[in-house]
Amino acid sequence: MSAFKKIANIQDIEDAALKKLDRNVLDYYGPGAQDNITNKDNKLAYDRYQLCPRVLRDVSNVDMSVSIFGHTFKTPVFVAASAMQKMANPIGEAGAARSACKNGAGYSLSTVSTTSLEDISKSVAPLESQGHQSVRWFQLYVYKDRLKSLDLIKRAENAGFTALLVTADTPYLGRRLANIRHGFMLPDHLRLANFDKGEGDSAKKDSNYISKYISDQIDPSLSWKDLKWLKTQTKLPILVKGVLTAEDAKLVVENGLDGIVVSNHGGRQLDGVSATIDALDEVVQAVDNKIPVLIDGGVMRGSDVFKALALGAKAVFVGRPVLWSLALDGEKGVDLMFDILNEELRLTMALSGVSNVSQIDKSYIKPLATRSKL
Ligand SMILES: Cc1cc2nc3c(=O)[nH]c(=O)nc-3n(C[C@H](O)[C@H](O)[C@H](O)COP(=O)(O)O)c2cc1C
Ligand SMILES: CC(C)CC(=O)C(=O)O
Repeated sequence: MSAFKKIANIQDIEDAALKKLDRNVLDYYGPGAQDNITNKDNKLAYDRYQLCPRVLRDVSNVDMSVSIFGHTFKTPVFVAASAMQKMANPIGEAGAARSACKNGAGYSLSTVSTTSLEDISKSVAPLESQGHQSVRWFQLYVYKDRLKSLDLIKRAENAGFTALLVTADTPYLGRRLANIRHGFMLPDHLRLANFDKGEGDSAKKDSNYISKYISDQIDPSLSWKDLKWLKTQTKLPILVKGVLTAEDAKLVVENGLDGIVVSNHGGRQLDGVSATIDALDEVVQAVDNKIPVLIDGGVMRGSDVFKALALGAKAVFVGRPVLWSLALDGEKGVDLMFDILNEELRLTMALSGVSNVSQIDKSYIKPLATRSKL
């Protein structure tokens, strides 16, 4: 038997990446907070929904495109904002941004990226001049020093970013045990590229660099009034990232904000909260189509994307799969990730009897049936 193994799914990409990355990076990228319960459940929860396909419908053409804020994307699979991607591969965030652009997918960049937001725009410019469209959103951490956040917003606007994702679930960093046990350091040759040299240097003296950085810099007093104020400071739509309940979903709408990402931060913040797919329905019901609801957490397969769309998400972000893909093969690795997820979604749609995303609704899924007794 041949030992040759072709990468066939996102789990294969993850397995390959885990063999390549060192412990400092794996400890940071991989686990959730505390006992990793929510991070694991984000994935497992998708298996608690079954598909309910319809047959004998014309599925000779399947259109996966979705529209959000007036942009049409070719796929509902988007790149999540995750920090410090040059630890996965020297191309870092630019590899994922370029791949998203080629695939007509949404892209989001973290505040704490290792590539500056201006360099991200430069990296996709050659693709844009070939006719590809890049839709870039900026994930904003709100700093105690508000001028620092306002400066980031202005720069994001100038660099062609078209929405802000304000992360609401990180007033403090979750307890990430592997990083506490072994310490974590941003390697010396890398830096937080959206800031002047030296950003985070004082935190670097602490063995738990990120936790110290967040407690030094990020404002734990952030509340709805600050988001209302932020809304007056920019023309860009603001999505609130990290909503898990109907109550907060309603507050997003009442405070005039523009969208929601149902997220538990990949299980990295409060361990023990529900899987995001289990929180999606109540959030979608609460906003009653007034603003778009997106989701992230645990998406590994095209069928997971399909289930999220069936429960009302407009699009789905993938976080760790992008990091593993970058580690595997840089930009080409992320291309492979998109090929796999898009093909799996296309096939799930076709085999479920739907030919475009607007047809996907709750009738195509049901909670896992309990096995009937024989
Ligand atoms: C290594 C890593 C770094 C992250 N950094 C950020 C960040 O800077 N800002 C943010 O809002 N979310 C961040 N996230 C959370 C992601 O945006 C996203 O919510 C999460 O990864 C989705 O779960 P998944 O990894 O299971 O797809 C990070 C996630 C990971 C894994
Ligand atoms: C710098 C960190 C707060 C980035 C982040 O959001 C994370 O590690 O989950």
